[in-house]
Amino acid sequence: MSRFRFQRTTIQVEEAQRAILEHIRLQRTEWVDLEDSFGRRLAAPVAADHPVPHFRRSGVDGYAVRCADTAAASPERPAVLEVVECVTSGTLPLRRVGPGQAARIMTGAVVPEGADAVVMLEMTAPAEREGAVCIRRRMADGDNITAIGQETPCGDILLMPGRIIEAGEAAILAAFGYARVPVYCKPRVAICSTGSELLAVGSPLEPGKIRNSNGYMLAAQVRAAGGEPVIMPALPDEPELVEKELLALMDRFDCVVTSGGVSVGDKDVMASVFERWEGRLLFNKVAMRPGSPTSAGVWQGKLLFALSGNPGACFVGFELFARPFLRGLLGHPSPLPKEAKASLVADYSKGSAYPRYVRGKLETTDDGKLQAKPAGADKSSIMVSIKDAECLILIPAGGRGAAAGQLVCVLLLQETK
Ligand SMILES: Nc1nc2c(c(=O)[nH]1)N[C@H]1C(S)=C(S)[C@@H](COP(=O)(O)OP(=O)(O)OC[C@H]3O[C@@H](n4cnc5c(N)ncnc54)[C@H](O)[C@@H]3O)O[C@H]1N2
Ligand code: MOO
Ligand SMILES: [Mg+2]
Repeated sequence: MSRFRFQRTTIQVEEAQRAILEHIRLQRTEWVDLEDSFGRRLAAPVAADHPVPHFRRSGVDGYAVRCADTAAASPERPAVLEVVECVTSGTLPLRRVGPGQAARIMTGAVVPEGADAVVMLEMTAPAEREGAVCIRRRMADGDNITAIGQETPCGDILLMPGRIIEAGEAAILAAFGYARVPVYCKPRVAICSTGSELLAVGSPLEPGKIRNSNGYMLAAQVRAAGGEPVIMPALPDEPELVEKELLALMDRFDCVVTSGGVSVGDKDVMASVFERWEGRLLFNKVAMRPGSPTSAGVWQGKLLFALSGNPGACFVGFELFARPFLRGLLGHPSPLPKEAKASLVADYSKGSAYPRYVRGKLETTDDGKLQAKPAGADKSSIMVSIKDAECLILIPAGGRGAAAGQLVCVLLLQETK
């Protein structure tokens, strides 16, 4: 007889992910200093409100010339031009370059009116005549000049909301004068480990007890996904207490992630909470290994992710469900894990009735092919190999596992744009 008021109905991973993504509501936004915005996600589009460059810019140190004056120039018969001024970066030219004239100019400086090319210094030589320069090659219209708006015309949308701010985005924001940047507020995520066997990290080991490693692993995962984790003290396996605590946390936080107690053990406290509470269960069994008892529910619009206690299953459950949700809150344009195809380096002979998400390492061969290989022992209860996971290798359901050389789907674990 099932202990459950509701029979557990197994749903596919994709179906469970859809159920989660339906509850995404964008976070509130805040303005932060540009230098504090790195790693955050933009909350508004950034459009070019001026062209880049906004003046005709010299790409080299040399001489601004009229290319017609260089039409017959060669190393043997250089064109000799009168130098009318020197334009350094940040200053404006005072003179127009007329026929037979040139202006000394530096990289990044404004090309004077009248000039239509810049000759590299190396292609010039001092002239015998004081105040003149020899141009030793023929120039074409526009050589070494970046036209106004050539990099970006005015009005182009350069960054969309949801974009993570990294080096290139920071450069754009700075160039367009964003001393303060609108970003989505970090979702505050309460992390609550359940289990009467759990000791605080600073406690000495005791017989039959273990330290709470999932809480810290999940906190690191929350932070990598752009959230603000708050690690709560672990809760003992007492359903009333856990339910009371969780509802209080759901009131205060944007979402709550628990670990442990989702299976069918006598003390599996989360299963009892889902039987008793007034929230709505989204799922409590997913066709996946590890983490088939992974559960999730909604209470007053807030999500509760109840992940397995087994560290491997806890890690995978977070990556497949909680991380996409957090990314979604932050406006990520495609919150589900990014997929790639890789060839499996060795046989993975363990078959399973459910698709299996195996911790994997990635390598690129000399001829550019992506290869995936399992990152050490992969049992759900094994914690120490999680550190080596760069991806999750998806081994399709079926009795035989997958053979070396087979092309498999891998889910990439690093944060994406
Ligand atoms: N009779 C059955 N037993 C189990 C089944 C099943 O279908 N029938 N499913 C197995 C599977 S699959 C999984 S996954 C686990 C799920 O376990 P729970 O989510 O109920 O987690 P716990 O029972 O609380 O703990 C499991 C394991 O993980 C350790 N743990 C728990 N919390 C932490 C933590 N914060 N840090 C480190 N380690 C933690 C705990 O001590 C246990 O060893 O159930 C199987 N059983
Ligand atoms: O679903 Mo469990 O994580 O396989 O041990
Ligand atoms: Mg259990």
